[in-house]
Amino acid sequence: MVKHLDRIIVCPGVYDGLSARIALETGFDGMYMTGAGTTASRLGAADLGIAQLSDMSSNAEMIANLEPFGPPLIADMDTGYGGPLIIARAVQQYHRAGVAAFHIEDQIAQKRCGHLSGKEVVDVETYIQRIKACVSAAARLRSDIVIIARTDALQSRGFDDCITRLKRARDEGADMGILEGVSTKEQALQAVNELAPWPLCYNSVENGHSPLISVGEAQAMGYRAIIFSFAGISPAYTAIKSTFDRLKSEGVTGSGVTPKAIFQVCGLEESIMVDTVSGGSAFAKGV
Ligand SMILES: C[C@](O)(C(=O)O)[C@H](CC(=O)O)C(=O)O
Repeated sequence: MVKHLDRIIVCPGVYDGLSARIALETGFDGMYMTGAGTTASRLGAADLGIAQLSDMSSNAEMIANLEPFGPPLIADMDTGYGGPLIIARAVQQYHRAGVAAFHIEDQIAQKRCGHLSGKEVVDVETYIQRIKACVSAAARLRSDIVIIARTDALQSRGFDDCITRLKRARDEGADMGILEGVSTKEQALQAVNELAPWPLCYNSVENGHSPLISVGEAQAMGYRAIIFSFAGISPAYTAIKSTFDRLKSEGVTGSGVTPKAIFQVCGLEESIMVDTVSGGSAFAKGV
C-alpha cells in the first residue's frame, strides 16, 4: 500500500465496528485501528498496556473484514505483547486477520499512551529484537504486511536517539517509521528529512503532545501516511456524553437518527442482497 501511492494515505482512527463502518461510508484510502480506542471500547480501560494480543487481533480482524476489498487497515501492535515468540505470533495473527500494516514500538511492557508523560523505553537492542522478530515472521509467512517501526524515545532520550533507533529499524527491514509525540512542526519536518527516502507516518493526536498538523501540511513535509488516532473516539465521547446528560436532566435524548439509518451504515442493504441472491425471501416484504 505504501509503495504504490504518491499522495499521503489518510487514516481516521477507528476502534469498533460502527466507527469503522462510518469510515467506510465516508471513504478513505485507509483506516487506523487505534489501540487506545480498542482498549477503551472493548475493555473500558485506559491506554496503559492492558489490551493484549487477543483483544487487539480479534478487533482488527472484525474491522479488516467488514468490506472484503475495502481500504487497507493499519493496526496498532503496541510493544508486540511479549518477546520474539509472541511478536511472531502477533504478526501471524494480524496477517491472517487481513491487516495491511501495523506499528510496533519501543516502550517497556508496562506502556502508556504515547501522548502521556513518564514514558520509558527499552534499550535499542531489545527494540531491534522486536523489529527483527516482525521482519522474520513476515518473511516466514510470505506476507507483505507493512511493518511500521515506532519510537517513543523522544521524551526520555531525545531526538537524535529517536533517529538512530529508526535508522536501525529501517536497516533491519522495517518498511516505515513513526516518531511518536514530536513536539514541534520543525521536529516533524526534520524527522522526514533525516530519514528520507524511508517513508514516515505522522500520528496526529488532537490535544496530545504534538502540534496539530493537517493532511496538507503533512503531505508537504513529505509524510507518506497520517493517522488521526482520536478522530473517532473523541467526538463519540462528546456526542454520547451530551446525549446522556440530556437524558439525565430532561428525560429525553433528541437524536434524529433512525435505527434503520444506523443499520444501513452497518451493511443492511448488503445483508438483504445476500439473502436475496441466495433465493431467500426473509426481506421480501421490506424492512
Ligand atoms: C496511536 C496510539 O497508539 C493509539 O492507540 O491510537 C496512541 C494514541 C493516544 O493514545 O493518544 C498513542 O499515540 O500512543
